[in-house]
Amino acid sequence: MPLRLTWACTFPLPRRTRGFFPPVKLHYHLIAQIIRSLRDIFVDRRYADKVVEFAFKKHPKWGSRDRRLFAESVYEVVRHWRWYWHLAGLPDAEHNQPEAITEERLWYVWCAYWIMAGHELPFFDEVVHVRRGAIIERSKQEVSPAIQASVPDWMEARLNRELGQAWIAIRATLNQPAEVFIRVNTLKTDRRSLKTRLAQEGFITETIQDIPSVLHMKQRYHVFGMAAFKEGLFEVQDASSQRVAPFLQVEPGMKVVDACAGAGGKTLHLAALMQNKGKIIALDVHDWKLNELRKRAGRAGVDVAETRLIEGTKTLKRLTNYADRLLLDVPCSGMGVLRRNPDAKWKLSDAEIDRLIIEQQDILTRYSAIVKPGGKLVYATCSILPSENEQQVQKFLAAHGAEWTLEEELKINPAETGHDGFYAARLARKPAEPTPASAAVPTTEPSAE
Ligand SMILES: C[S@@+](CC[C@H](N)C(=O)[O-])C[C@H]1O[C@@H](n2cnc3c(N)ncnc32)[C@H](O)[C@@H]1O
Repeated sequence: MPLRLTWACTFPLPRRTRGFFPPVKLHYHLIAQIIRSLRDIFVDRRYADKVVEFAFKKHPKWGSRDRRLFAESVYEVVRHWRWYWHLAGLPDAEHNQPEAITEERLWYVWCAYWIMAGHELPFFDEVVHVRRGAIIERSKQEVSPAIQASVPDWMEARLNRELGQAWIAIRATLNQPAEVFIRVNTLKTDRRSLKTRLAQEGFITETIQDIPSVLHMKQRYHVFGMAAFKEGLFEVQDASSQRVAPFLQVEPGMKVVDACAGAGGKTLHLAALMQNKGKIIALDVHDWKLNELRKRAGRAGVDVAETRLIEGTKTLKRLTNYADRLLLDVPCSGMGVLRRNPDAKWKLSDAEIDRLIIEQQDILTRYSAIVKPGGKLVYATCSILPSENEQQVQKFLAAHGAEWTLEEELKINPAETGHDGFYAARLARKPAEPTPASAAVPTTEPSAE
């Protein structure tokens, strides 16, 4: 029977912000939940954000410090998993083999994290064999950059090949905890009013100069619990991501298709930029994501977005030559958002990225027909890999350069901005020749039938 003791110690804060923090009690059940959640992520291969959300729902009585301790511990261990596995004295070759990730080993990995965060180990049965000195000793030994920076070998090789020296700084940035940014919903408020309202409620935010829709949350608040969120005054969205919708150059009254809309982060932003005038058709291959989009649109007061599930080629064919603007926020490796989703490091593979590259080119090629002559599209990813970004655009232009031209590219380097890594390219379709063929361009609304 494991001892269930409560242990007073200080709270682990991210390296950059560590400083004075009042001691909190470390409950056995909280650490046991961290271990169970790590098992869910590494053995059952579940998404870290879903696992954390599930634990919060399971423990509604946790206060904000418990929630913070829990979430930070899970994310820090996931982020530096290979490193802590190594410090725990476990065989590196097994760090990502679900069958080798036993509960006993998960406790050891957590201990490595806890000790490296500057704490004493608690008196729990599971950790009595752990030797603090051995962990500290291992942390001083030289290991490969991939182990030290906690990335898989295949990823280290691919990123070195694709980015060269730039990868070193990006890798370090992507190992930092993500900060929280919100997008002001200009359909309901403006940045100054929201900033003032949040300050009155005790939430401190900062503006960012060149992105007019952003507020930076200065601390980790439970944003989804805020009244202003429930009233639809803002959405949580990284600063880089907020640069994509304006890049499409939409205007009120336009016909816009957001073809990989997901849960609609960018659809809602497009609607705000269009002042809720015109039409946005939001497509996706997953109905549950579109359901979420509809809920969010309701909260945000967005009336111009219509969702359509892509069930086959017909959905796309009906939209041929329809849109003034098309957003292709394609499925990607997510290599630019590892700060937010560090578990992706342990779930991705080289083969999966190669598969995504084929899918992205297919989407770009087939869906570009949705844009009417004279219209524009934006191809976007939250990746930093040239093979998913500029090389895709160049490949498309090599085949379709007679009809399309590249207007502008946006490359957001996380190491330079401190925000997520993003890529976007805006392409313009040649205007129609004044021939009878142009009469084929539909001027009426395409049916959803
Ligand atoms: C990067 S996510 C989109 C995120 C979304 N635009 C946002 O801002 O919240 C890519 C989306 O593409 C969708 N998807 C995958 N394959 C697709 C396809 N063949 N056609 C359209 N959407 C697809 C995925 O379901 C996913 O929701």
